[in-house]
Amino acid sequence: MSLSFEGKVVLITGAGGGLGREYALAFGERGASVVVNDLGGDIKGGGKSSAAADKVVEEIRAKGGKAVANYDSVEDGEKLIQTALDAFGKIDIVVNNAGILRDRSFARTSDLDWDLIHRVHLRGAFMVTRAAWNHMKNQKFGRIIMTASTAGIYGNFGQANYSAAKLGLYGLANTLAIEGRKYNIHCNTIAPTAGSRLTQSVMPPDLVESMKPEYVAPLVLWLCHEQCKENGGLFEVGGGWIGKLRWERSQGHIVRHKNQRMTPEAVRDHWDNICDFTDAAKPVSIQEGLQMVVEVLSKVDSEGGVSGNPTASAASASVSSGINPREAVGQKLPPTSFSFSHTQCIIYALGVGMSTKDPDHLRFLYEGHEDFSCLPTFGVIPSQAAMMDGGLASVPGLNIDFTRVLHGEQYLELYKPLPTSGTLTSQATVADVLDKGSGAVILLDVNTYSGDELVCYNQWSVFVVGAGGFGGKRTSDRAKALVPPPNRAPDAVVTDSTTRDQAALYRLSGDWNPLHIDPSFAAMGGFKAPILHGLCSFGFAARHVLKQYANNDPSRFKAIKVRFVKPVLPGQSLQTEMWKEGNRIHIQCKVKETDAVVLSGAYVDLHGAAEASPENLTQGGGLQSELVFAEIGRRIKDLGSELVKKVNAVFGWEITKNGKTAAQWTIDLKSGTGSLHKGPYSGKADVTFTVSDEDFMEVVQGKLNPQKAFFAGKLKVRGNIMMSQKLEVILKDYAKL
Ligand SMILES: CCCCCCC[C@@H](O)CC(=O)SCCNC(=O)CCNC(=O)[C@H](O)C(C)(C)COP(=O)(O)OP(=O)(O)OC[C@H]1O[C@@H](n2cnc3c(N)ncnc32)[C@H](O)[C@@H]1OP(=O)(O)O
Repeated sequence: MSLSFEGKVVLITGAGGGLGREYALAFGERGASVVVNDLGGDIKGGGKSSAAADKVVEEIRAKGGKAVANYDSVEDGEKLIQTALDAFGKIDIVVNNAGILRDRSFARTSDLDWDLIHRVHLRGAFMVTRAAWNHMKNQKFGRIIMTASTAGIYGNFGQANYSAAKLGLYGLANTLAIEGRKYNIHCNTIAPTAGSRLTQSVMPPDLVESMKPEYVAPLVLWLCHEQCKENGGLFEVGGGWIGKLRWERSQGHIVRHKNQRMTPEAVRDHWDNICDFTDAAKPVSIQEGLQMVVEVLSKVDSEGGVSGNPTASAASASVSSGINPREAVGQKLPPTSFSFSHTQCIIYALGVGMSTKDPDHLRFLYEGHEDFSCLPTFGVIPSQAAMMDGGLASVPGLNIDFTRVLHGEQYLELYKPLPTSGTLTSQATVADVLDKGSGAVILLDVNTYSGDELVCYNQWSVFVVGAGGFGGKRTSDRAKALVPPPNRAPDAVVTDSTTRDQAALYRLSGDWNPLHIDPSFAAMGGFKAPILHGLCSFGFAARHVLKQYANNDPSRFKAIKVRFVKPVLPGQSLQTEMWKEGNRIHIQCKVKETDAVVLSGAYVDLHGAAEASPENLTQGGGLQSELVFAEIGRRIKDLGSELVKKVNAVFGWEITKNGKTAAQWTIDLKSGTGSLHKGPYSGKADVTFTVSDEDFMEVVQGKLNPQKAFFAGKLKVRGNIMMSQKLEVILKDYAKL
């Protein structure tokens, strides 16, 4: 099928002769309506005549084509586009071809030499293209050609002004290619070598003769055709040959160390490494440049914390998005060590939205609080260091484009409550790499230890957008499964606002990904604004559960799993829906403003009643109170219900550990209050039981199972009566009848 331009309107600047004329004739022949622009000046920019453009228009018309002339300077871009609109009603294709020369050796280049060249080439292309831009945007089609030069790409004696303007056009094209992409506007650049008025002064005559413009025009036509997907390309073309150019960047070398000045001597000493193009990268976007710098910064910052050679692992952060799973699976990342104090615990709690506005949050925000604790989901932070600090980049086979990384899923399981300070080490392994079509998923298992003791386990699921389709498997038995919520209305819903600065605050916990703070970086990833860290929403949801179902008691927390389905923007409100099924709390999070589900298939597992028995009591105030109520119910039932009203009883019980009293409790049945007399929280009397008279009677009469009543929220226990060790429970009757 031949390439037709029927129905397309094309403007070619400087089309009175040479390359421009050739393009105009070729487009005209293939059905395009052509605006032939030429000022009719000399090659130095002097003079003005309509003859050149008119002649080409006549040639096109003589062959049955459609063409009109325009004689304006390209600096009057609007007028050129208006000619196209007046004559043909639209503009589809702009070929920026017009140009002049004022060659001088650099020392002799005058202001005028410089300015004229820039005005015609660079400013002219800008004015013409800008005038066409909105028309192209609105019609969702546009093709733009910039004409650069090998003088710009490689330099050429006597052409400082021209070289600078010509390479400037390539820079302009690069950005137009990005901004135009979503409107189907493509912008490509050619560096033609052809015999023309401009080249006859610098080329031997026989070469000028053999480098015919007709050997360039076919490339221009192809790049401007609607079938051509090329965008942002740079091509050298001449004599019937076409080649594409691209950038190459050496792996480079980090020449500074943490807390040390960077010196010119270090640059000198590593010059060979800096300039070594072995395994060079071929970056195609600004993100890739930025990516390297971000990684280097975090690499240098973490020097001393991460084992391994920072230079080597930063260098291996190569930027191709290809993934070879065979090499990566089973690979261990360098172990990392994470030292923290109460400061990190508090910053994290603030990062996931805790506030002194809620008095219950104080225990996570004030190191002087008698129950100061670390939020359980802080357990992701030590393991994060294992991947962030270039660790993931150092795995052979995982050549990840980090600008495309989104957090996919997270599983965290705690084996003991987290300390509020100390040093934890983490060991990460690539558990699997999955091909999800639209992306690749990397599963990372990370064990975190305090000394030899395993504190927690994380499974990170990293979604690399656009890196799928490598032919790998889609599912893995290594992946922690998602669990859908029960099919009923949620048992509880908590709504909470994130702040505009939520991501700025959460970053302080160590995920410095610019995606969460830098608008231009976010835009490069395709987001309108920086998005919230997945683990920030995760932290919000987990603490909602902890408050709703575990009385904010961190030691009740066992595990959490979530999938990040859609991004959240800082400032949006999160709505956590919860379903209680035994000790599993299913959760789903929505953004309130949009009703979009952002966390799905998620749950929190709590330690609690179902796992314990009086003989093996490991966790939970709830459990203890259930046992107590069951016992109270049984005993009062024995007494006979008619006695209940007369009861002015105080029942009590005691927990012993290794034969010694660990805690002693009493409960006043009449007032329905209980208090702690002795034990780890001695003197605080911080426990209150409340139960309505009605429900109490039902328990007493055996109609209401105390455990069910507890879970149905009819028996309420407030306070902190957590025991983490295995305890022996002895109930004692202190009834005074
Ligand atoms: C140093 C490294 C550490 C990095 C850690 C992270 C660093 C952080 O700074 C980064 C972040 O916090 S990013 C913010 C949090 N994450 C997000 O906002 C992502 C939200 N999710 C999405 O946009 C899409 O789900 C999206 C884009 C992920 C997928 O959407 P689609 O491409 O439309 O996929 P879809 O067609 O729905 O499904 C295709 C297959 O992929 C599976 N899938 C979907 N979402 C997934 C997810 N979130 N995680 C894992 N797998 C996911 C689907 O199940 C489907 O596979 P299958 O057919 O086998 O079920």
